[in-house]
Amino acid sequence: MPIKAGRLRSAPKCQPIHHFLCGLPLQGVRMASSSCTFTATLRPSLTPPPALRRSPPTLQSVVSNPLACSLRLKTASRIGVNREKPESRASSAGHVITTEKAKGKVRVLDSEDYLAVSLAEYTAHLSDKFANQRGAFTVVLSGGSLIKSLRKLVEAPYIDTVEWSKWHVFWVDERVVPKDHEDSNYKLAYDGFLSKVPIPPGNIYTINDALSAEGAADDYETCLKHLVKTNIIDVSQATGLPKFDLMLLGMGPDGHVASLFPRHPLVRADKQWVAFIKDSPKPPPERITFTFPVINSSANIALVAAGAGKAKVVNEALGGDDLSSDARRIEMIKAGKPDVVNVAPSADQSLDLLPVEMVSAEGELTWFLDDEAASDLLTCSYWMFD
Ligand SMILES: O=C(O)[C@H](O)[C@@H](O)[C@H](O)[C@H](O)COP(=O)(O)O
Repeated sequence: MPIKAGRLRSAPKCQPIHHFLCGLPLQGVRMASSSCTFTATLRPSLTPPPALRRSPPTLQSVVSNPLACSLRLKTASRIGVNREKPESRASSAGHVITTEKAKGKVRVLDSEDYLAVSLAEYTAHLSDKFANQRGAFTVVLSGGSLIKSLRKLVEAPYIDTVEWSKWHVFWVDERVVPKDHEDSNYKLAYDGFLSKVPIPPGNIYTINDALSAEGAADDYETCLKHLVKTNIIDVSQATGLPKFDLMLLGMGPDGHVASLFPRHPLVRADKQWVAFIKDSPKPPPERITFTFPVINSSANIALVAAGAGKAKVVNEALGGDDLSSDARRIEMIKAGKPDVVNVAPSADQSLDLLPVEMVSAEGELTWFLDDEAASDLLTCSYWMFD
């Protein structure tokens, strides 16, 4: 059963704190005990890095009709991939492949550099849309290589044109370590992204690293409930759960997303918004993570995978190798419930599916793959023209 937004036990109170991160003084506000921590980012004088190109590329399909996924007809249709350097041309850097709804749209880019450009363009577009519509843009980050893939957002034109003041930043999962620890997803994001953009410090919602894993998960959930109540975070009409404007998900080579690992019981969690894990197969073992019902209530999800290490799992999730899981998916969609994809799969289903296969946005799911991550997909030719 979908879980509903609960009532806030007590409204969080904010207290100013000062602490140090990476040897740099940070000024921020820490919320009192049962609340999450709002941490300030430093504002180093921002010297916009030189633009990669004068006019950013627009991703375009190189074929007039979109490509459609065929589960049974495996026609050979390797798509020509343009290998020119990103700097030398402005468009046609990849392909848009449209699959059935649960799998979303797939953008295959010619290189990881193009992937970063396309992801920046997509994120900036959504930022404009939600900043205008709602006056806020709620963005959820992962750890891992995703942060590197956000690097074009800190360059022109986006550094100057994005309404950073409207951004509210969350983590889909976080390791339960101090914020200045090498394993901290906050530190990774701060060093690679947040320290370079002028997002208001109070809009960056980190975990309370003074708490246990249980406490930190509970605390983060309380924080989310407060922000839903105050309309910073939108609510899904279908599930009553927080509806983030954009969730940026990385994916492990084993098919995990957030800290939801294959065959781990947490993939079935549907009672809480934020859960804790103490036996993560990927170190460190103690983490907190959004659960699938929350992830799948998002307005937009970008699933980002780059590099040859992701090729096998990408093919497994999108290529149709595992026809049994595709068949289940289609059955779920045919059940005629538009929000069925937001319901946590049954125990049987969730143990068979890879976590990445369980991702499905209430709004739109878009995959961003570089040529290496998509290499098995393209060579295995599961795609055919409409
Ligand atoms: O805390 C974490 O471990 C991350 O949030 C995790 O879910 C990450 O997104 C994937 O492991 C992909 O990481 P890579 O892109 O580095 O493989």
